[in-house]
Amino acid sequence: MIEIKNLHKSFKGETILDGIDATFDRGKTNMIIGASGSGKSVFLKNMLGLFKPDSGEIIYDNERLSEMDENRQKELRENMGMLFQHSALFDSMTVEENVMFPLRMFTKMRRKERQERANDILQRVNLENLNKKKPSEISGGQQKRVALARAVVNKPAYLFCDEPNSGLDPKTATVIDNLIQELTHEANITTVIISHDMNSVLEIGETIIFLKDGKIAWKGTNKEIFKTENEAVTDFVYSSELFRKVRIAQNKGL
Ligand SMILES: Nc1ncnc2c1ncn2[C@@H]1O[C@H](COP(=O)(O)OP(=O)(O)OP(=O)(O)O)[C@@H](O)[C@H]1O
Repeated sequence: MIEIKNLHKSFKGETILDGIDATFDRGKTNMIIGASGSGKSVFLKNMLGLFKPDSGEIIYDNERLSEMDENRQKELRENMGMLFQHSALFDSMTVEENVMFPLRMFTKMRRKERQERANDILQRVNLENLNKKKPSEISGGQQKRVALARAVVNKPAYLFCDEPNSGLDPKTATVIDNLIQELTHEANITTVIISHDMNSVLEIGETIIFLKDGKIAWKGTNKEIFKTENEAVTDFVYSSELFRKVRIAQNKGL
């Protein structure tokens, strides 16, 4: 579990995060949504320790980030998996070597053991036949699955995903979403996902926080988001043509 208490962050007098309180649950896909520029990435960077908050606390399973010494922060980072917008795979390495990389960096596992673990997780994301390919030889959706395999190969307690679906077609995006959710449940990971994608929010938004003007304007679940009358949320949700049609149909009782 990750708890955020009264988090503030400004840049040159411009307030970006203005007293954020949130809890990201273990074993759940927790989503942060909000318009472009609402501070989602700044929030994530504070959680990752890349930005120092002006005030407030970030608490990883009862341990305050601000009180961790350098060694402890390093241990924490080794316990984090990350999946970013661009898969950021190493082009010169095979799929298998990419997935083995965190094990080489952070564990004392022998090569054979690393290879077995990498192939187990590649099988889990249905890519076992591509282990000897280079990233340039596989599709964008497959690259994303490799990046996800690499993010969880080390069995992290925390998984951070920043726009994991960007650039993917809706069907492939759903495959990635479902895999993130399944792995989160199976390994009881505290997963935090930044997303713009309403399909993802609907699919895997087990908890959702909506950021606006530096504050949390709404909190809830994917079951609740369509029922809220909160105008900021409905503006955001129904900015998509498809979801606007859903709302019109709902209002007509169809
Ligand atoms: N290092 C920085 N220095 C100064 N201002 C910053 C810095 N990083 C972000 N900001 C500002 O913080 C605000 C929020 O940016 P942020 O990237 O968190 O938005 P976002 O919600 O992630 O947007 P998007 O969905 O477009 O990625 C923006 O106004 C941005 O200019």
